[in-house]
Amino acid sequence: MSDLARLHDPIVAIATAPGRGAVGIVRASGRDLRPLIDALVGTPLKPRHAHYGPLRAADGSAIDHGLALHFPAPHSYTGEDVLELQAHGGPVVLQLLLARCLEAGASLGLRVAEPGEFTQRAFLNDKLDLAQAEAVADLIDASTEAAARSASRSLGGAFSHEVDGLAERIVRLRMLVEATLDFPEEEIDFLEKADARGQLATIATAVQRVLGQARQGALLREGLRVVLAGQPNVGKSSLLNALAGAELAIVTPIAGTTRDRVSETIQIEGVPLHITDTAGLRDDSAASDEVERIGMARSWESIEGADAVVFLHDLTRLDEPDYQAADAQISQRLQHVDPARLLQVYNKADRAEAGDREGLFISAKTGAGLETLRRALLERAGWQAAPEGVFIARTRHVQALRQCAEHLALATEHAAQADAQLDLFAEELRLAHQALQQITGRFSADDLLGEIFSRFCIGK
Ligand SMILES: Nc1nc2c(c(=O)[nH]1)N(C=O)[C@@H](CNc1ccc(C(=O)N[C@@H](CCC(=O)O)C(=O)O)cc1)CN2
Ligand SMILES: Nc1nc2c(ncn2[C@@H]2O[C@H](COP(=O)(O)OP(=O)(O)OP(=O)(O)O)[C@@H](O)[C@H]2O)c(=O)[nH]1
Ligand SMILES: [Mg+2]
Repeated sequence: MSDLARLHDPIVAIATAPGRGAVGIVRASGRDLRPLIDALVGTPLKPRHAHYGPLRAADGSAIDHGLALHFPAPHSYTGEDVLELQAHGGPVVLQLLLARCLEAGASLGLRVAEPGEFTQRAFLNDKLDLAQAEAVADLIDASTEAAARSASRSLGGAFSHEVDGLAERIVRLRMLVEATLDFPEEEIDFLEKADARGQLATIATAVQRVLGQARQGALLREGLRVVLAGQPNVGKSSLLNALAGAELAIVTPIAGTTRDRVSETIQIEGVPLHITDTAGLRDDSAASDEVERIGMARSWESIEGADAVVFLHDLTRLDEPDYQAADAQISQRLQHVDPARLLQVYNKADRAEAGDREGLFISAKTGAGLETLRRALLERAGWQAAPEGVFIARTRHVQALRQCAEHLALATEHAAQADAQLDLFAEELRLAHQALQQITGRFSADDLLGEIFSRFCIGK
């Protein structure tokens, strides 16, 4: 999509999920799609009204009977002319329609759309801002109801509205500051007169509030990677199964049952938790074979990439010296894991007493303590909000808000100095403003845009 000319080609794609569906849509967008309508439908279409009839092949025969919809520019999803052919959803029918469109649109330069290209056009034609365009993809990819609802909220502009509100307040302050810069003799009391410091503090507080919301939104979108780790036979696979409510991993009394990672995504309060059960850890020299060694290496790899690590212990074996030594060894290797990411969990509490130990006590067998574990995992992830009112966000947005907050903090520092330099103050405000604009795409590098849209599914 780097080629600018390609931005103006008409495009077409199958807009529904591949495979069999009752109904499927082929959608085209371009400056003027009348030749396409003539060729496939044969009669002019009343704008935004469904028209039922044959969708024709080149020889005039019907490929299918379906609905045709014309959204004349600019009142369409992309802001260009849009034609939708709603046909029966079989993959062959839809491929035939797509091929027919390409044939009929050849003189227009019609080509197959790249992933995200329809939504990219909606962005370029100011139908959506960047955060809303991202929410389109997040809505389609949402894995929980809470994620879908919050993506819908972002698509509706809830997040953009917050960001625009912050930007507007910064702009007003910037205008004041920059006007004063032209009159050096007034600089000194500007900060007092306009209560610039007070305004700045209010804005900084508001940025923190939106940052908190965006963090929750990013958590909803990205979920939390949780790894179950520990010695063989402590009940890791049993715990995965208990959390997932399904027999996903093999459980046996034999130590070393799990040889490779098994992952499953579950949800707690709508937050996706990507849980990985791993091969039991023991001394490399104790490994029975190459398979076990590779399995353990993968366990460690998962631990490195995890947001939270459940270090699982067997409550019935805590007094055994061999067991203690092996646990101590694992603890040693887990030392570089941020303690905030580590949960000490004792399993098989149905068969032994907790004593005065600290940690979480559970039974994968009876389900005791699992609710507390679920809540502990959410807490570890920093989940606070009830999903109502949360809008979806991405790590990218969280980072931009952090940048904004940092520049506001620097501006505050400048303003606090006795001989405050207004130009430095102004510069930090400009950078804070720019960070916010990255979220809505009013100030974004082309490569960032390309990166965002290329991750869409085809036809979006
Ligand atoms: N059949 C179909 N269903 C769909 C879509 C689609 O493209 N086709 N959408 C695709 O994602 C979503 C709906 N999004 C849409 C967004 C704007 C417009 C549109 O025509 N906008 C005009 C008019 C607005 C109005 O009348 O208020 C405009 O913005 O000017 C259409 C669909 C979900 N459902
Ligand atoms: N009593 C009791 N037994 C349990 C509990 N959890 C697991 N077990 C038993 O402990 C044994 C080992 O369980 P697994 O889930 O296979 O243990 P693992 O940690 O996955 O073991 P590896 O895959 O070998 O590393 C099985 O016999 C389970 O039935 C529990 O909470 N209580
Ligand atoms: Mg196992």
